[in-house]
Amino acid sequence: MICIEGLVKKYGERTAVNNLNLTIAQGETFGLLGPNGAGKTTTIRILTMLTRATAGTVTIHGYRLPQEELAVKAVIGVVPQHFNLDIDLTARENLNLHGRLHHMPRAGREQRVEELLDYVELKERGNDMVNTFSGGMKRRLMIARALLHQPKVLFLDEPTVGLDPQVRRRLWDLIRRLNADGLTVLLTTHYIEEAENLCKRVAIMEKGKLIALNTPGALCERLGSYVVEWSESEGMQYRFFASRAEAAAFSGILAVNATLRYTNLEDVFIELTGRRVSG
Ligand SMILES: Nc1ncnc2c1ncn2[C@@H]1O[C@H](COP(=O)(O)OP(=O)(O)OP(=O)(O)O)[C@@H](O)[C@H]1O
Repeated sequence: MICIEGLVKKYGERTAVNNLNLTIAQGETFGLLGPNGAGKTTTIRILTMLTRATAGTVTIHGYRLPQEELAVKAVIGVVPQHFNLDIDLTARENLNLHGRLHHMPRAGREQRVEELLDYVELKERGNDMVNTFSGGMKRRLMIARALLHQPKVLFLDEPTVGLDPQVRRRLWDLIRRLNADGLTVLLTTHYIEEAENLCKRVAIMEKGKLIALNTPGALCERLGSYVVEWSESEGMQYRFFASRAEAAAFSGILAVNATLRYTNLEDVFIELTGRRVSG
């Protein structure tokens, strides 16, 4: 469980995180969304102790940070946004090196490395250099590396950025499997579809503040479960309705061709932030 209370992070005059309050339950897959500069990465950096908060309290699995740094480090795994594997080593060597750096005893370490290569479906490529790997394979290896010490909470910062849709879906399966195996997963993403598919609840941040927090379904329902969209000279227009009948009635009186569909999380995001997220 992650408890965030009154979290503030200032960089000089700029407030990157502005009084964030959030509780993430054990075993939950939780998504942090927001436009560029909303404060998502800063929040993750605080939770993973890469930077210190200006104010507020955070506990992870009952351990307070930064005071109980070592205990927190033992229960969290971090998969950063940018690839930071050693590309001149094999997959197996990358994992072993990481284990050695974290003082894992050899016997347990080697067994765990094999288990994880298997888990992320890289067993046959274990002896290949990472510089021969595709983006999806590198990301899976980074996830394996973050799992070496058997953390309880996994932080994934933009886990599928730059990957093609098929590879992205394969990673989604892996993230679902992690969650089914009991891990709490906190991810940031620009892909609204990703949050909708993977996350039990999502938080939308803007300018450092939380502007929405709920299940994707409840956020859509609040806006209206049905949307009518049509094109006008100034751009696409949207109207939201609680029922299909109301949406159909409205669509019927429009003088132009319109589409009636279910509201999705991207609609919620645009209504709240006024921005379309680029893929
Ligand atoms: N090291 C830093 N020094 C100064 N300002 C920073 C620093 N890191 C982030 N910021 C500022 O804090 C705000 C939040 O940035 P952050 O990177 O957390 O946003 P984000 O939601 O992760 O954005 P993105 O989607 O672009 O990654 C931005 O205004 C950013 O310019």
